[in-house]
Amino acid sequence: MPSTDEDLAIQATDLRKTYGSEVALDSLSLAIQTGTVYGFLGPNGAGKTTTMRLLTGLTRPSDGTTRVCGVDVDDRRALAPHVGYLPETPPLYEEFSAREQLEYVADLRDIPQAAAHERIEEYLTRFDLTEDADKRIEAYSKGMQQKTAFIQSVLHEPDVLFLDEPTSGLDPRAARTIRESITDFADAGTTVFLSTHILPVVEAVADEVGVLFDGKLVAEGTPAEVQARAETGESGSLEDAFLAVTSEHETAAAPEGE
Ligand SMILES: Nc1ncnc2c1ncn2[C@@H]1O[C@H](COP(=O)(O)OP(=O)(O)OP(=O)(O)O)[C@@H](O)[C@H]1O
Repeated sequence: MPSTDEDLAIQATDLRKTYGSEVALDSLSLAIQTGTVYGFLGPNGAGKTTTMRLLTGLTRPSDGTTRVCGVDVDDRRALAPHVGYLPETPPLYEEFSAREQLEYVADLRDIPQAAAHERIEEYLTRFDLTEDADKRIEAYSKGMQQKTAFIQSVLHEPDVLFLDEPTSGLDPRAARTIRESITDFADAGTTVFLSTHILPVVEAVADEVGVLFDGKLVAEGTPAEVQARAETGESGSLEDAFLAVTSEHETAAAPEGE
């Protein structure tokens, strides 16, 4: 059956964001089906965080529109229950323990107490945090903070989950738990928009990939399609494709004589 707009979890049309004369994002359009894990790749400064902030309504675009689960992202109140966001620098109260932080967020999200308690304990166990759950977050390692932040972004069971470098600072075991969680969420119908530099993470979990370069989407498709598009002529990993696609554009963007 052909897909319709109603099947789209994320629909962005001609998004543009400028900061003064700097164009951070130019004519970005996305149509991401419900249940997709979308890997969003791009070198430093390409505009990935800007895109995530636009798609979650945290930053207003200079131009263009975004709907998430059919809701205009300008309507923050209507959007909130649908969306979970793990930003690059997650908001945590350092004087709280992980358990207090998660109870606080559950309360803000109006999750009934019994359900919140059950989910919090389940996630603390899954992420190996139970033993440290009553210590203050300021005493946590970066990885422990990242795990706490990940849990707080999914506690209300969002329909669409935005993850900015979710495995950054994590040891291999914790990174694997995050990867497995992403796959579990997608299997349950959650749409995951995953921005990362770590290509093996994308290769492991993404159904679709978008490559952003200098504020523009320069390649999009399944990981295999993006690899083929790069025409590296090698058996090519996604990393080869990423490097080929972005360097193609780097060459095109460079002034003559360089
Ligand atoms: N608040 C801001 N004010 C001015 N310029 C900004 C602002 N936020 C982002 N930019 C600029 O927009 C461009 C895109 O930045 P963005 O943080 O979205 O990139 P990114 O792909 O997330 O990078 P990284 O992988 O390094 O985190 C950069 O040139 C950046 O300097």
